[in-house]
Amino acid sequence: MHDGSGRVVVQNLTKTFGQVLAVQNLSFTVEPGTVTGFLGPNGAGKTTTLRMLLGLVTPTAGFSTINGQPFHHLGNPGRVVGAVLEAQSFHPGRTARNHLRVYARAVGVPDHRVEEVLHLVGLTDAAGRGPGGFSMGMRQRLALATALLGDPQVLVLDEPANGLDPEGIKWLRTFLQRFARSGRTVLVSSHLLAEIEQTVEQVVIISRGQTMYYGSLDDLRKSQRSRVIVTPSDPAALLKALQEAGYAAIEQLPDGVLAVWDAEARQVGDIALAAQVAIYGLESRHADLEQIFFQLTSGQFAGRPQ
Ligand SMILES: Nc1ncnc2c1ncn2[C@@H]1O[C@H](COP(=O)(O)OP(=O)(O)OP(=O)(O)O)[C@@H](O)[C@H]1O
Repeated sequence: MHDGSGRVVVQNLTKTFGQVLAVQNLSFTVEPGTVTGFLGPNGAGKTTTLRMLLGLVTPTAGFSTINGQPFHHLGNPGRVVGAVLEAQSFHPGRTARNHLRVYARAVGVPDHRVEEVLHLVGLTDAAGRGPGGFSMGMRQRLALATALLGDPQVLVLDEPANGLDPEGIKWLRTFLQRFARSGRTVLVSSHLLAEIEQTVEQVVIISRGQTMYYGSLDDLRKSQRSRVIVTPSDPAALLKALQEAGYAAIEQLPDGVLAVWDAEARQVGDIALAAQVAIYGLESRHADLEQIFFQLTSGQFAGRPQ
């Protein structure tokens, strides 16, 4: 029996391929009702982790469960978890509809489910054609339709935004958010935070097979300190006024510029006005998420993500 929760648990998962330590003691939980991003640069170990979760690769150590059970104990896994991994291939001689019918039989769902999933992914009009002539986005939709056949509680997608145009990404975002809002679990991997930033609420960030951050995207944003860069007419006077107002972390930069940590531009402007110091420049700086992602994974990167 599985617990039906839709929860995905990864516990101390480790995988080595010969000398390569692909995944190292990775632990995280994916809760139902949210879209969770699984982020890391190329080669960080995302695909290996997902393949272990789906029973396609045997872990060297640790374990993972879906609905409280290892994948191989799920009975009819297609009814519990739908997955779209990279490089999907389709039989060249089959139409999209026939491809889905073959898989529907394997999962044990009736043919009318094929029409439902075609409708869900917006492929009804193209269902009589072979996927050979499909665009990348249409192939992604067909792969997603295949994963949805068993009406699974958990959806696992490896780099689903690859090859999608902006409209396709927007469609996928809405689809995944709606799917999660119905109480299901969505785990979606990407090597680009910007690509899934607007889709996910929770993130697991890995680098070199290890967890670097695991929690909500909002908390990650809030964990970053903000600062105000100000160019005053009289740096010494403004520095004194800011210190008297309780701002302790102030850096004196070249050319009389001050960097005031943990402050808002408006507060600094008001203090300058009260101290009768003119302001020639005032700018708030928050670390953007892409920078945070880069810092967390910079041990692995040779350069910035594109
Ligand atoms: N079958 C394999 N044999 C040997 N090494 C492997 C194998 N599969 C993965 N690796 C290695 O394990 C590491 C992690 O690879 P993995 O594909 O899991 O990373 P990833 O985060 O999914 O990367 P990408 O974003 O490029 O898909 C890499 O160093 C990779 O070369």
